[in-house]
Amino acid sequence: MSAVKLHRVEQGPRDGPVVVFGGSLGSDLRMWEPQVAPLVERGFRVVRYDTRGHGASPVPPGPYELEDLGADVLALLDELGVERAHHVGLSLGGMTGMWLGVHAPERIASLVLCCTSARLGPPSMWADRARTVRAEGTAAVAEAGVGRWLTPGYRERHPDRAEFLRAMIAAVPAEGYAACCGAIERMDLLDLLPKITAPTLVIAGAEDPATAPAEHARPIAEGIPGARLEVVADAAHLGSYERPGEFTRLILDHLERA
Ligand SMILES: O=C(O)CC1=CCC(=O)O1
Repeated sequence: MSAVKLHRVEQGPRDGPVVVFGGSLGSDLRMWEPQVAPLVERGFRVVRYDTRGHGASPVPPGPYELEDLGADVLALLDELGVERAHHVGLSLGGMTGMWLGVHAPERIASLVLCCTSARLGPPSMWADRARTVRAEGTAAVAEAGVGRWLTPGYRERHPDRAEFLRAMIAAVPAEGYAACCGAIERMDLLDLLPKITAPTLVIAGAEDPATAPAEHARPIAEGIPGARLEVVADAAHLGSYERPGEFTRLILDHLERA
């Protein structure tokens, strides 16, 4: 499949180092709002995009593969005239980042891989979820999604933010969400990780029920030469949103050293 033109929002100085942000299944680029101002203040050109099938990006009919998502980001860089960029991705965005690190190393200055996995099974779970979404819409999986994204304590303290995120998931086009489930179902990057040469920071949420640190973040950090792992306390799957101070500090520190 050919690349699609991703919806994106750019902020920060045109001549700053470019940082591209890719989000989770079920999200749109608003999930990165807490990170924008701190990075722009430090002189970075921040580019947030909606994954194909999500937000305001095109929704081509499935199936999608991870290489389609990676090719979309490369087309975005080409369109912006950007030779090399840092890539910060969470979950599906992190999988796309790993794909880029393996297949387009010359375009990737560094990687930040948040709350993600190099192999996320069981495949039947993704096939079941895609079937549910195609039959009933994304609203049918939105409540459970927020349950994985946020810790129970955060939801109790911030019901308005939990509702904002529930509505974000429910607004994702069903075909886009389901086709991305298929891409995750067939993704297997584990054996390719040693090929990644970009300086890499892996960040996990200690309470993440979807990509638990021991099962998912640790194998990534062990597989990528020189990668560093940080585990953030009191964070579930959407750690960058729930614990923005800690995640942003780690991201900035990595970008400024890379
Ligand atoms: O919704 C989930 O189960 C969590 C998740 C896995 C990949 C992704 O992007 O989100």
